[in-house]
Amino acid sequence: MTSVISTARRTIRIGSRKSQLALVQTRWVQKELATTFPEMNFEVHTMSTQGDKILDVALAKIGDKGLFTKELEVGMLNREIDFAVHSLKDLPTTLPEGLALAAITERENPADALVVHTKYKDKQIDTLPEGAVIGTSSLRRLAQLRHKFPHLAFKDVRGNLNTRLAKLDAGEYDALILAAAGLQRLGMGDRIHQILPKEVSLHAVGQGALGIECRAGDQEVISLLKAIEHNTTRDRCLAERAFLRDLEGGCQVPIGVNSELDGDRLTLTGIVASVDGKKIVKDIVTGSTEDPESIGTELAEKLRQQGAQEILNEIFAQIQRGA
Ligand SMILES: NCc1[nH]cc(CCC(=O)O)c1CC(=O)O
Repeated sequence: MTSVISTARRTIRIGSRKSQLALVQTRWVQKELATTFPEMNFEVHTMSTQGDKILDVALAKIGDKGLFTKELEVGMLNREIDFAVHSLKDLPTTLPEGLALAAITERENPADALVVHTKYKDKQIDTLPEGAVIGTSSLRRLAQLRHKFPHLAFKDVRGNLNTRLAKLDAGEYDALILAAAGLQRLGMGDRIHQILPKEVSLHAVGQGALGIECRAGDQEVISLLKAIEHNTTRDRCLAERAFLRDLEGGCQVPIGVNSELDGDRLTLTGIVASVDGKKIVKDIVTGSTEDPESIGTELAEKLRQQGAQEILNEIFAQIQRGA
């Protein structure tokens, strides 16, 4: 038997969105893999997604699952790229046939952050004055903040992080609510004025973590990606995603979570809120990390018994009416 020893390094193609945050995240994954597997080549290929093209429409009104992922998924199925790096919270909980969530990497702080205009530098979320204009494009943040602080005013904000911060600094808003993780990854952690406590805002499912998706049968790529997975982040995020999947919510519905690990015990808190912040159901389930998804499913069931489905159905009906 002769064996062929190839000296050519296999090249793995990584797909990424073009946004600054997406590229920072993808380069981080590329570097982790290149360090772990120095004999291999990892190349980044960028693609625009639908979500990158329609920047002027309120995201909540589009409500389309897969807005930031679809083009990358087509690229994987066509073999133009081998895997894609996503902000996990933008990755739908059900993936297309033939694709799999191969790995979840270590999470940044998953919480929401308050960023304020300099004139409110001595204020916190609970001391901002009546009528202060808060910029957010997320129904989840809107619903929870309206519930706690009905005296504040809320206004949609879109565009990339720099655009949003420029609008804040120009006085169009008094404060913004943004993911702490996005600010940190882009080196703008100093703009975080307050990390919102979980009593004020439960974060989005998967917030702060990266999800890496690849072809379901590609064992070689899957084993590379497993090497950079972060197990406790994965356990928490699988519980969170099972909760969201069970309630059939995308990233554009007012569903929030918090997950905490104590040894092999995982505690998941979940909330479903109406957009006006008037109806809220919230509960907690603790279980073993041996089956994190069952914790999410159990929590979804508990919230459904308390009326979560009725709240969500009303929101889906509003979105369909174009409200
Ligand atoms: N949907 C937009 C989006 N997708 C990922 C992040 C930030 C990073 C993260 O949550 O992992 C953001 C911005 C935001 O919510 O402020």
